[in-house]
Amino acid sequence: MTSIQHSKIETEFEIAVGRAKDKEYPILFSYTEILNNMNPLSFYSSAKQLFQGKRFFWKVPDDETIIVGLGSTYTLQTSLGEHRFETIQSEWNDLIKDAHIYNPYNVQGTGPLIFGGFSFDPDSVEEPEWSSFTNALFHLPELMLVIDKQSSYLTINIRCSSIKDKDRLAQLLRIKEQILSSSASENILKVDIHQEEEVNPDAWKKAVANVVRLLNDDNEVRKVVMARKMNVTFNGEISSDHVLNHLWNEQHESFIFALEWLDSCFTGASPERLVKKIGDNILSACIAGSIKRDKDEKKDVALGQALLNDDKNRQEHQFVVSMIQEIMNKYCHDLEIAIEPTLMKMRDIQHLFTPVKGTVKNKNTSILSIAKDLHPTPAMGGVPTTDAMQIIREVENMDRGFYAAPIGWLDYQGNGEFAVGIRSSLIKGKEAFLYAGCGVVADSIPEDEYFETRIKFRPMLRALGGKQL
Ligand SMILES: C=C(O[C@H]1C=CC=C(C(=O)O)[C@@H]1O)C(=O)O
Ligand SMILES: [Mg+2]
Repeated sequence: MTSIQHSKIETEFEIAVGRAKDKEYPILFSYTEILNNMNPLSFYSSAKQLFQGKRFFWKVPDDETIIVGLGSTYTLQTSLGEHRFETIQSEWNDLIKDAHIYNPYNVQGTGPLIFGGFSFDPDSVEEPEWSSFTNALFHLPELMLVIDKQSSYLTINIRCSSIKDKDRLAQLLRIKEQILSSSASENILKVDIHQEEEVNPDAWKKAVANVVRLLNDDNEVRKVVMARKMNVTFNGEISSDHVLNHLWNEQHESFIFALEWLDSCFTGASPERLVKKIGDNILSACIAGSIKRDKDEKKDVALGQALLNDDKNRQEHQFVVSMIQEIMNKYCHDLEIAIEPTLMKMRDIQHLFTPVKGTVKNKNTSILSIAKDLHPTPAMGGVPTTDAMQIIREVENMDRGFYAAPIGWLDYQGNGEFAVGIRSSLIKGKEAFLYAGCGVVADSIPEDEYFETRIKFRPMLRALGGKQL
């Protein structure tokens, strides 16, 4: 069954209008139906002219959940720094409180859901490329596709205050029919790279050397994650559709995300889950400590073993485990954390990986509270967090924007998942800004850290058609 029974949706819509009239303010109407198979990339691209600037894409490593949103019925955002997580949560609660939701499927992600992210550090310098992004930005899409374990669902969200809003409903239903019947994604113009530039690599290495000295002199600060940037320019406008197609084909083991906002799109392929909450179950992951890969299997295994036995990388990793364990113990009982890390092998890099699992003590715990407390983990910030953040502000002298911060979704039933926005870039017009960072500890060697960040640029560079570093 691929089409909504219009009479059913109209009946439900009229109930919503009635509620809005009673309340004397607009409310959210949300309607979910099951679909036949739909290609998520086609869904993202098929109504590009109508929705460009307000789209999102999300895919988890095992393909179990794919979520694609078009348009923004409500855009939740805040320029507040400190209370951005709470602000988004309370705006979301307000929207859901009065909503009329028709969703007969008990499937995570279906029904009303917001997708978006947060800035890494509200107190950092501001650079022009991030000027349109605030400190938190979430879309409640007008049309949303959710693919969960092979089944597909379509949700329509409309703000409704009177029967006049039926026009928008009719319009969205027409657009939906067009999207579902157009199998081919529209022609995506291929653009070529004009120039790619690592921003001040020598200055960055010197900054790493300074931080290493500081870590050796100061017995308070133990770890600082330092990031750097690449600027890539193209001979035409680069589209997120094109980049997502590449990431889809090239980064199967990653969380693939795209968050479009006006003329920009923050996109990437991150290996790292921050937190997932489905019902009472919580998952998190400690991922820190890295080594390159090798095409030769034996050499690759040897590299992995070397990483597992390397004191510097184990230390980098352990800081993350200790912090995540402390936070998760606050929220969960039955916490399970592996005693020893294993290897997580991505296409370009291998990491030390310790999975974390638990059950929430309090059913009403919001995933955003957990994300707030976890951010930034010592895989993105450092130890102790406050000192590390101050050092990052001083030595990086760069606006990370949404890089290295939580990006993901939460639904109206409290389910959700956030990854950290690494292996990522901001694309804007004819430009892309790529970000990569590394955990600097007392034993770090600046040249090695530089090399590690070069590897971490590769997933995005490849997706953009760049020369591999
Ligand atoms: C900050 C990044 O990576 C983090 C995640 C995994 C391993 C890391 C490392 O070994 O340094 C970093 O902490 C990045 O990719 O930009
Ligand atoms: Mg590292």
